Amino acid sequence: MHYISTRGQAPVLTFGEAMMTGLARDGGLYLPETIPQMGAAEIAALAGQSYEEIAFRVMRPFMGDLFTEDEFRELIAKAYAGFGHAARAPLVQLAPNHFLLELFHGPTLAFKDFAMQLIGQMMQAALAKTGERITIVGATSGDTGSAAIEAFKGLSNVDVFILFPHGRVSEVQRRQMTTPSDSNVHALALDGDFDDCQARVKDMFNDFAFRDGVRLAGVNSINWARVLAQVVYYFSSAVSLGAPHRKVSFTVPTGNFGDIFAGYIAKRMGLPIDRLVIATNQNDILDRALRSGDYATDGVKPSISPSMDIQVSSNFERALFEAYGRDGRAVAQLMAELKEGRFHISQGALEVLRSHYDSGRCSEAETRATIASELAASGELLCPHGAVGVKVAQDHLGAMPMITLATAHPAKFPDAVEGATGIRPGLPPRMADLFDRPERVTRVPNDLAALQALVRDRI
Ligand SMILES: Cc1ncc(COP(=O)(O)O)c(C=O)c1O
Ligand SMILES: N[C@@H](CCOP(=O)(O)O)C(=O)O
Repeated sequence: MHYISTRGQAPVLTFGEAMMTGLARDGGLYLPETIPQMGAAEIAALAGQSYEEIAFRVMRPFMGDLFTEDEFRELIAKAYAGFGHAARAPLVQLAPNHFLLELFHGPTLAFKDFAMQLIGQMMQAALAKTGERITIVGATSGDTGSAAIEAFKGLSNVDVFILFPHGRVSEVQRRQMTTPSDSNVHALALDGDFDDCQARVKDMFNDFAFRDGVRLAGVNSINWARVLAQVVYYFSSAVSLGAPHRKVSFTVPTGNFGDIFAGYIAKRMGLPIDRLVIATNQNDILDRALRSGDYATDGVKPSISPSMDIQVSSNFERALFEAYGRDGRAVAQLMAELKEGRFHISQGALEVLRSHYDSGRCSEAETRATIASELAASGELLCPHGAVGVKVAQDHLGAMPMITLATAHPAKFPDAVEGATGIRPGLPPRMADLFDRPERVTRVPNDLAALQALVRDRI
């Protein structure tokens, strides 16, 4: 299995190399050269299997010979052992044709744990084979950072630096990143928004002297392994509703486009998915782009679903690569135009995108109203991101079962949930002292040279 860059100019890599490389050296994102297929019989055989077994069968064909089958099974088992629900990703019914996929039972209470716990295991195993030491630098709007810190804290051969936008994550998210006492964890509050954080991380990757000097690695969804691990729960949930004999649709609260792109990969592998619905908050650039063909940034607006406060949606590049017939030169041109704030999607590419994806937007008022109405209707207490998904899904319900992804636990956003319902969701007992633990954080400017100096100094 070979991996190629969306911009067509970077070395072709193996799975293991792509996982440890992060951003491609031409600035693009890695994707498998061909997408492995699962036939109807193989998909049907997933029914009744454990989440871990489904993960093994879905991911294995992408991985080449990085691990033996036994090694990979063991890594999967370790990755999901700490989840607080036996099903790992349970499905609950909201309405006759509407289901919620709860992805918040992992250690940091967000869907990021599904991929981060596993790549934490895989990267450690790969490093143990080579004896290397790496520096992870990640950008977060709140959830990737805490999941990465949880997965890599305390390791002697990894430093983990997380850039988050100062004042723009929830207090629970911030404390999850700033309270671990391990010396290899570095929480950095950047003066800027998430797009600035992500841009500085990509700048570090594009500075080869820095990148090679610190042995930079990425755990954002830049990293293909992150996306791959998220493909699994599309299979587990669809199969539990009757796939491959019954088609399903998914609605995905979307920001950086990694999660919904994992759904696209599941579909390309053969899972019978009808529609993939992009749900955005008031940062609705993806909804506008799909409707008009113009991808035009207009500044990040802080919202009550802060993890989706994103304008430069990293994995949309992977979707464009697919929509442009895997033409790396065309994608590189669009990404060059994006540096000026906008690009136009060709009619042909737009039609390909629309053949897979629908989209919708949820305002702040609608988010609050949905948290309240869903609690009254089904008893489910949604986080604001899940509420964005549920509202947009309700606008797209049809004859086909719809699965909405609940991407975070409501206790990560207690103010927003309490404001909508009067109920303040509590953290699980293992996190009960989160507000008593001392915080450790460095305020940093939105300045590449200063950030690079800090990283060099700390490792
Ligand atoms: C809770 C939550 N919901 C939704 C999203 C959006 O997911 P993606 O960036 O993969 O589109 C994020 C951030 O990634 C998130 O943390
Ligand atoms: N919403 C994310 C933003 C980063 O996304 P990623 O999937 O590329 O890591 C967050 O919570 O940090």
